[in-house]
Amino acid sequence: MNDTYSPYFEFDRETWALSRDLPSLTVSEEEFEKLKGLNEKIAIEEVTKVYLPLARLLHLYVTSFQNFQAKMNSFLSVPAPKAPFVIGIAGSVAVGKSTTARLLQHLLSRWDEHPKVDLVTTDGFLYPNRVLEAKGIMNKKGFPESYDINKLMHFISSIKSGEPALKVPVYSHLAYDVLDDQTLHVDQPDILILEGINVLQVNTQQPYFVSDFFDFSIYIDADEEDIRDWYIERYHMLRDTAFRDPRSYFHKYASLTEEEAIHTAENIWRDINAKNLHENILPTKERAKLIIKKGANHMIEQILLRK
Ligand SMILES: Nc1ncnc2c1ncn2[C@@H]1O[C@H](COP(=O)(O)OP(=O)(O)OP(=O)(O)O)[C@@H](O)[C@H]1O
Ligand SMILES: CC(C)(CO)[C@@H](O)C(=O)NCCC(=O)O
Repeated sequence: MNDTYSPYFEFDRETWALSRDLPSLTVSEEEFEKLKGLNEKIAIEEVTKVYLPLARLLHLYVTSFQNFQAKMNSFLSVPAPKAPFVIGIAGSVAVGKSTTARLLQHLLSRWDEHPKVDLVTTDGFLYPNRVLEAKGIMNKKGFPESYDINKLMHFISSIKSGEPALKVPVYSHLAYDVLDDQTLHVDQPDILILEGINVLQVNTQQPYFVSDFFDFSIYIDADEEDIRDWYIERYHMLRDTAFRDPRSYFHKYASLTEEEAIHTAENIWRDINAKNLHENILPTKERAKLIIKKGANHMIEQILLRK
C-alpha cells in the first residue's frame, strides 16, 4: 500500500516492538505480578512488546514538554504553576481503556522525571442516576448529555493551571452510580491520565473542549464484534461476582438464567453502548495522536502515530 500521504506512521506489532532501542526497559517478575493485579489476563509479552515501547515514547514527549515549559515560563516571565502533562485515552465502553490507562500509569511512574502519575476517569463526571432519571435519560448513560461537562471542563482547566489539591468525583460500576461519599484527590501530578469514552468529543455549544487541554491522546480501537464479546464476557464475570452483592444495582440480574443474562447484556450493548459507539465515540477516532488497534485476544495488532 502506498501510504506516502497518510497522516500516520504505521507500525504492526512486530515492527513496533523491534524497531525500538530499549536495552534498559524490562519488567521484573515482581513487577509483572503487580501488573497482573491490574488485570490478571495481561500477557507479559504484551507488556514488553507494546506497552513498554509506548511508555518510552510517552516519556520522550513528557520530558520535552517539561523542558519546553521551563524555557517558556522564563521567556514569558510568568509565575510557573506546576501543570501536568495530560494524556487523554478514548474508545468504546469495554474496549480496555481502564486496563491500558492503569498499565501506562504504572509504567510511566518508573521514571525519575515524572514519578507522580494520576489517573482520572470521566465516569465520575456522569450525572448521578437521580439526575439522569429526572432528565429521562437513564438509557443514555455514557452519551454526551449524561455528563456534567461544565464540571469536567472546570477540573481539566484547573489542573492545567496548576491548581493543587483538587477533588474528583468517583463512579462505581457496582453501585452503577456516582458515589456521594467518596472523592479522589489529585494534587499536582507530573502526568495526568484522563480516561473516558467522551474525552475527544467536541461540543459545538462550547468554545473549548476537554481535548484542548491534552498534550497527547490515545484512541483504543477494535472490531465492534470483539468489543461486544468483551462487554458480554465482562457482564458475565460481574454477574458471577459483583452482581451477587445486594448493594449492586444489577443484583436483580444475578438470579437470571445463563440464557437470560446473555440476552440482557446483548440488549444493553445494542441499545446503549453500540449506539453510543457509532454516534459519538467512533467519529472521534481520527482526533487522537495515537490509535491502538486490538485483535480478538486483546493483543495489539497495529499502532498509528500521527506524523
Ligand atoms: N490487555 C488486556 N488483556 C486482556 N484482557 C483485557 C485487556 N484489556 C482489557 N481486558 C478485558 O476487557 C474488558 C474491558 O476492559 P476495561 O474494563 O479495561 O474496559 P474500559 O474500556 O475501561 O470499559 P468501560 O468504559 O466500560 O469502563 C475487561 O473484561 C478486561 O478484563
Ligand atoms: C459508565 C459507562 C458510561 C462508561 O464507562 C459505561 O460503563 C456504562 O455504564 N454504560 C451504560 C450502559 C451499560 O450499563 O453498560
